[in-house]
Amino acid sequence: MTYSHLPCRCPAISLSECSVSLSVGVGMGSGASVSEELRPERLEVEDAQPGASRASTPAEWSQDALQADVKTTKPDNHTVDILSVKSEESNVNQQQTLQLNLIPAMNETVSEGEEVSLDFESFLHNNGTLYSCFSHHGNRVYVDESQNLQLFPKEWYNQGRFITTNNEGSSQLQTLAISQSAVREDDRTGSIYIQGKGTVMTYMFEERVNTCRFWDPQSGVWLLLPLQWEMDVEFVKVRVQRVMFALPGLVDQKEITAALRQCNYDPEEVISVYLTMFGEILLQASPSGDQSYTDLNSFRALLDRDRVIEDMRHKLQTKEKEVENLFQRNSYLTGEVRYLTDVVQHLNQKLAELEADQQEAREKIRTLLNRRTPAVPPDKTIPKPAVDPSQLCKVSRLTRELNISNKQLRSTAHQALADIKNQLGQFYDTVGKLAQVEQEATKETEELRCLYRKEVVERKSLYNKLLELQGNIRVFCRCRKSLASSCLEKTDDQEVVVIQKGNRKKFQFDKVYSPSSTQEDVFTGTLPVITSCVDGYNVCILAYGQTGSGKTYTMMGSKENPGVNIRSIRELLHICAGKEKVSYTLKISMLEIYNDTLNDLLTKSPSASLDIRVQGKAVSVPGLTQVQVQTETDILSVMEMGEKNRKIASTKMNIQSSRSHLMVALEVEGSDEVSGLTSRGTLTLCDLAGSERISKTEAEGQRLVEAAAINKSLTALGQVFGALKCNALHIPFRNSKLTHLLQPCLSGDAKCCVFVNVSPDVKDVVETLSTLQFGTTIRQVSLGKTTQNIVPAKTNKTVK
Ligand SMILES: Nc1ncnc2c1ncn2[C@@H]1O[C@H](COP(=O)(O)OP(=O)(O)OP(=O)(O)O)[C@@H](O)[C@H]1O
Repeated sequence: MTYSHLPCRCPAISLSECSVSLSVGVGMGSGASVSEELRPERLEVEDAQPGASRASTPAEWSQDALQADVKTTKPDNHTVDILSVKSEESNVNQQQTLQLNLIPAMNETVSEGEEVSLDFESFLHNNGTLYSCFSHHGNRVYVDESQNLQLFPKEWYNQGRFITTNNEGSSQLQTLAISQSAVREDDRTGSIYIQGKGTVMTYMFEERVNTCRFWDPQSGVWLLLPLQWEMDVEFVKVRVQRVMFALPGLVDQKEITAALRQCNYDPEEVISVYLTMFGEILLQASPSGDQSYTDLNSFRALLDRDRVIEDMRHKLQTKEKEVENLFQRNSYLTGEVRYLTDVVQHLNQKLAELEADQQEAREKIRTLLNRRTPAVPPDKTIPKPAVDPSQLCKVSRLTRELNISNKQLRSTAHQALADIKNQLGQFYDTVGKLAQVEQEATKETEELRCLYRKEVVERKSLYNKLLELQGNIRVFCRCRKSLASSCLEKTDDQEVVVIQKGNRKKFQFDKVYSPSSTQEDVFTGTLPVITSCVDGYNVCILAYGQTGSGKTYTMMGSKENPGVNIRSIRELLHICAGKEKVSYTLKISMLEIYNDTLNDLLTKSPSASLDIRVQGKAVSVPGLTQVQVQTETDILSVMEMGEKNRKIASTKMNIQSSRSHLMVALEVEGSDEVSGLTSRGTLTLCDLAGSERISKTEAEGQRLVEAAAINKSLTALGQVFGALKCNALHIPFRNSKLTHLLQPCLSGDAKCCVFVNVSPDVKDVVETLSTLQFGTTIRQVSLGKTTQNIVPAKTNKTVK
């Protein structure tokens, strides 16, 4: 016999409503089978049709379930104790400790092949503690802080509440997911023509909605506030602003207020309705038109920025070439000056030699003239000339020639000197100009560099804004491969349909990966988010789903075909290596959360237990081993070591790895040489424990405590997403170690990708529905504005 009910052990679904299913009573001695009347009313939800009388709202269902449980606390003669409770009333032992001897009793009464689920519920005590509980045979028990089972105290019913994460949003979605054919033709049906969609069917759904009323003291009643006034109510105003911010093309506040009324004051729903209805028309609208979208503008601005950056890069290159040419000319002219200085020196030397020659020649002439004999009166005897006249003539001619050549040399030297002086003047002018040009070019280059840096920063911020607009939480659905017949049908890239007993339920995600999608395809989807880790953002990737649905395959993969973990760290290493002006340090840590305790997977000597420390917004685990990685080989060996330690630990403790959460964190710290800023981003990769309900046949001691711990942490995760979805003031991160550690990744300071892994096997359809419902709830969550963790190099203050 298989117990199949829709709302199952998924944090997004009411857990308390599942409580009665544990009370699978098998007659003591009589062998009676499951008492059908104990099945909760909620079974109707599966096939609920609009207009059909539904038993109750989700909140009421949980109440129903609670009452049903309270009723079952009466002794029941037809059921066997799954737990033998030693309570005050038993008179056997005054202790309230529960002995876990489930298996023998169950094995006796459950025939082979039967699969009955053991379901947990979560109780949130007013003191803020979240307890995992379950009940059987009228006894509700809970798992206390030291992992022991205790009888659920009666007074607690007034001191807390059972968590039902199956909130209105998801019930609304369930209603909306009901196929068109399931809607009955009655006076509630109608039709309307919508531009771009044609004539569509309408149906008047009966739902609970919020209404804005004012207290009228005269009439003494709450009256509905007219639309015109309602717009001024702060609660509504904030939501109208939010819609206008997301859809700047919408300017009519009255229209938005009316739409908010229709959507139960949920701005996200208004945005998605407008986008669904008018998306294409708005996308085709002219830029001057009223309707424009921030993301479109962001895209356009991004393209413009790209163009500006390209122009600047081009200008920078031209200027750098000019500077290089000037440097070349400078060195050429310096060579010229050196050469001319040499020529001047040479000429000066020659001039000095010539002057010396001239002086010598003059001396010779003077000597010759002095030697001449004084004039004597004519005598009959002709005196013999003292100097040979021909020689004299020769000397005289030589002197003349020397004089001429001297003059010529002088004028040549003067000319050369004047030329050199002139050239030197020109050269000094040129050098002065060159220095000026160089100064200007350096200044311009620096300005261009500054502009370039600014543009790059702006481009990044625009890119991040774009990612923000697309949502800081992305939910991807991945269907595992299977040879068995499939209950899943991928209708398009963002939609998957679950077929259960002829009913078709649609679920939408940011991307749906079919069984044929490769590891590379899946990684590509997460890439834009992962890369922002390098810019100082906290990024988180989670894999959620039942055991065997492909979480580990998606996150870790195999050696030959690695998953998101290895691929993303490899990509980050690659990006960091490509940045010349920023030096990065990458450190990996790996831990396992088992039974709400943390185990370090990279240490050789495991310490007693690790604790979580909170400092401001930072959450850390003191004593957790961090290993620096520089190459892909480093990553592989660290991962291998972590996996090995996990196996050793699980063998020692006799657990399966799928019963614990695995968390790999990569801290990327970059210090920018140019700006002097330090950025610090963390990539958290989390392979969650299997989300399925524990099978009754496994319900023995350790397995039960394990299942309770997994239930508690996944419920806490569901609660966190639920609170984020409602923009609650308090987000209960501290309800489990898992959510406490994930706080920085889910608290508006981060970007998050969630993989919901599902099995297409028909036998897993209930778990598949639960997982997809969980994913749908997460998809409705939007984190706040992401913030870069950047600090100036010397101080440690975060710049936000
Ligand atoms: N997309 C896929 N393509 C091929 N094989 C897959 C795919 N997804 C999962 N598998 C295979 O299915 C099996 C179960 O997958 P996996 O161990 O990843 O599941 P899991 O959800 O991590 O389970 P657990 O919770 O036990 O860790 C593995 O043998 C894995 O190789």
